Amino acid sequence: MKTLDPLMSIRLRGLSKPLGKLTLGPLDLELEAGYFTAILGKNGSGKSTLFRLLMNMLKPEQGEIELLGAGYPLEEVALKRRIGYVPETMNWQEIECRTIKELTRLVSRWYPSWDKQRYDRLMTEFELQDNFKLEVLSKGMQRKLAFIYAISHNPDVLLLDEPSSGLDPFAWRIMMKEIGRFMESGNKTVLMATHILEEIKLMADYIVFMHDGQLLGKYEKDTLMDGWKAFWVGMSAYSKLQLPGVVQIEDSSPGSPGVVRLISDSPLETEAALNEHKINVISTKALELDEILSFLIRNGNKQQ
Ligand SMILES: Nc1ncnc2c1ncn2[C@@H]1O[C@H](COP(=O)(O)OP(=O)(O)OP(=O)(O)O)[C@@H](O)[C@H]1O
Repeated sequence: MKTLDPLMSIRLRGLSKPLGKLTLGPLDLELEAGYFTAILGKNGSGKSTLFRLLMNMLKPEQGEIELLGAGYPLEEVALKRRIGYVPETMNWQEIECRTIKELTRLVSRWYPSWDKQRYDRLMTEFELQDNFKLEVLSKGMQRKLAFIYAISHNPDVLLLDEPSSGLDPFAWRIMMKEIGRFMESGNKTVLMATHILEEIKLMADYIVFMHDGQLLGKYEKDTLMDGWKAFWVGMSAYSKLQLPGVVQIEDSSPGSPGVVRLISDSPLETEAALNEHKINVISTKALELDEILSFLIRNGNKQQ
């Protein structure tokens, strides 16, 4: 059981940034300490840009970012020491260190809270060695190392931009387990962008949807997953009715003529109405997160 903590880890107010054709924001978002929030959005929707703004690598045109009750630029060094960040890409060639060992020496000195035991354990679990040359690390090894650096100083906020992209399934499992362990250790906050629905289902307390630079809302995961359902019913039975909650009616597969799929965003109401009209429900299924995102995009749904 999680204890409720009123501390707000991340607070965005009216944050905006023009990006060529796209304008990110204005974004308003509040994330409480102690929770894992996943950001889901199509390519180019603005997720990485949001992370860069949160890390003060990009300056917003308007609006405010508050992290752990502090802000940029005044408290930048103190803040960065409490944040772990895995960027979507890193230019390892630009780093003036030859080996992991040399880079780790630099990174560990910068963080007063560096946890050498955790670093050593993760290096072993991820099968990395200090003498590996940075310039020849594979993509997966680079992700592992970026993750190890982000978490080994025991930050309060972990910002993860597609951290598992390129990882093999073994390394993926280790990373998810480590994030889980990190969350258990107190009032930690994780914000993670990912395209991997399995990760979201496994890890997230909340889901934030992004589309074209806008937030389509922050949702409690289980409530969201329970809030959308597909019902397969006979076409003739359905045809004359307007059922509550139904947002879309689709022809079912060619192999099931006369069967339609009803998409509902209020499954309990839809189910009650189907029962009331004595319509036989052939089967039901919860919607996948990407399907829910498509419907939210279509409806332009905005909710915090
Ligand atoms: N500094 C910049 N100047 C101009 N445009 C930018 C800049 N940074 C990002 N963009 C554009 O903003 C949009 C959002 O990019 P961003 O990388 O934030 O998307 P994303 O949601 O992380 O995408 P993906 O899922 O592919 O990683 C893209 O169209 C990108 O080309």
